[in-house]
Amino acid sequence: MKNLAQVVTIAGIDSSGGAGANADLKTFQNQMVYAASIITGLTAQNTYGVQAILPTSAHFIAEQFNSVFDDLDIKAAKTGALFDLATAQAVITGLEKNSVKNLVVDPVMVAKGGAKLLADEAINLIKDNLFPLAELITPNLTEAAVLLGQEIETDADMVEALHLLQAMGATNVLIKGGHGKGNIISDALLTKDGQVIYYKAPRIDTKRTHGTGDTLSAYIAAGLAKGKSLEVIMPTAKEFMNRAIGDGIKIGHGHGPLNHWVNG
Ligand SMILES: Nc1ncnc2c1ncn2[C@@H]1O[C@H](COP(=O)(O)OP(=O)(O)OP(=O)(O)O)[C@@H](O)[C@H]1O
Ligand SMILES: Cc1ncc(CO)c(N)n1
Repeated sequence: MKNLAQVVTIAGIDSSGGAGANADLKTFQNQMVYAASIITGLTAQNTYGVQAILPTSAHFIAEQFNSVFDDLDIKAAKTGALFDLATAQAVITGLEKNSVKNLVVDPVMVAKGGAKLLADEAINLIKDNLFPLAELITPNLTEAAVLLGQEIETDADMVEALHLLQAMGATNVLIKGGHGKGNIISDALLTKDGQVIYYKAPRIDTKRTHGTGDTLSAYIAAGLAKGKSLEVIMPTAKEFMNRAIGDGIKIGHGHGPLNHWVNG
């Protein structure tokens, strides 16, 4: 019998299939890990933006945690959109109760079209109580700036931001550079031993970037579930992202989704 690493995404559903838990599940499948899902909310969404949001109740989040962790042998997890204070608190409680290891926290705040996927009042909660549970947090440049209350423009700003975010309690920090300017995108990782590693790649000229952040953090969670280190996972994660963004599929009329069929 095949023994697959088991992973859970704790994220919202995107009705058009490109982002959130949908992107995570496709990435997990690509990476040959078994995928469970704890759904934090539903979105009526397409490649133009988010039209409506229905967060999951705190009670139903707890039920999903019990169902998954009473049975499965979860080796890694990732969190995506947490929507409101009650949902975020219920997720934190579930993670603590089950001592979830290898947790990747993607502090999703705003969707590409501008819709809010995290209430302002939940930001302090995730900083104080979710980040300390994380093996890795993966804010994009905009999210890092909001979390810190300061702009990130220069390389020095980036390094300072990495250290300030790590001081909030996450073991490792990755700031994603997709929202930056210029033809080269630079992601920066601060490891637990204080090393800063840059991952630079040419910006692919496309508007089909719906679900890039979700896909990257799911790929990393899959690698952690297989027992790999971040230093080993990251270069292959970036190659996967380049293929999944570069080898486009024609879906929708706005910011289209990635190609999760490319080689892992
Ligand atoms: N046009 C692009 N070309 C190449 N790589 C890209 C492009 N856009 C994003 N990436 C890469 O995709 C990953 C996700 O980065 P990004 O900054 O877009 O995250 P995000 O804003 O969280 O995504 P999302 O929009 O899904 O929330 C990073 O590794 C980034 O470098
Ligand atoms: C449900 C959901 N989660 C995350 C994102 C960010 O990509 C999104 N657009 N929708």
